[in-house]
Amino acid sequence: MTFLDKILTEKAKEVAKLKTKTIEQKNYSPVSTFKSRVKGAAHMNIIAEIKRSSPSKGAIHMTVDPVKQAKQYEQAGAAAISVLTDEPFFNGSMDDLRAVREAVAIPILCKDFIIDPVQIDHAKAAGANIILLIVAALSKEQFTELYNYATNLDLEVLCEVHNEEELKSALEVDPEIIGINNRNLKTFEVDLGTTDKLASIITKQDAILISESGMKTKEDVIRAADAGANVILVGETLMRSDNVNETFKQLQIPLPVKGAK
Ligand SMILES: O=C(O)c1ccccc1NCC(=O)[C@H](O)[C@H](O)COP(=O)(O)O
Repeated sequence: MTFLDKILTEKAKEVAKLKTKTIEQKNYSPVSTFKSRVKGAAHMNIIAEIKRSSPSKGAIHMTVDPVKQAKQYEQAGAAAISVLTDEPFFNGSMDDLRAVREAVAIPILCKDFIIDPVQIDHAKAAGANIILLIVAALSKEQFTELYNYATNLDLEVLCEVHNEEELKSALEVDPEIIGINNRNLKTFEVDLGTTDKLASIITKQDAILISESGMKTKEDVIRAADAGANVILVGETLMRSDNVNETFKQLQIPLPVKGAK
């Protein structure tokens, strides 16, 4: 059984439980959209992640206070905060997302393996502004249904791909936000060349292009920017950083001006 099979089995159980729960929708203050925050920015935009542990690395920062960490990210200039809400594999929770929502005024990405609209309802109720759809985890029909469901709720959608085939499927919904994940879902190996390769295929001029996973150094970010990414999604490097502000300064490289030679 692959990792993806395992996680999808868990998610199916989770969905069944969520369907029995009442959703409490709180009214949160509106925040600016992720799209408006990143478009035209002069420097690399960062989605900063709250990540206690991961299947590939084990424990990263188990004792993190998500609220404190999120406030540091906001203060350092994050474009958005990604909260891993999966419990069995990442030790996250929807309570983390709720707590972060109360603490910051920037968009929040619910980072989970979404397979059913009920998860989107819960993410929205917890205060998420952006949801993740992983093309590899969904059939074409599911992907389109969930994409439409989320956008109809005024949520932004990060469409995540790992290879050319997934990218072609994602492009069928004309997505505004495309995430290229450099981490192979089967082997967990990180190859920054994935962004180089897939970004070169995307011709949509106004797409927000995110390079996800494995961003550690300024050189990694320069490489992603050269490939065409205007956003990076960073977890482990920020979670292990002793000085979040300093790490942001290193990663927020100036972005090339569009159209300039
Ligand atoms: O991080 C993992 O081990 C992982 C394994 C399998 C599926 C997803 C996984 N991570 C989710 C992510 O996409 C990353 O948390 C995110 O891109 C940040 O990555 P990093 O900066 O390398 O922590």
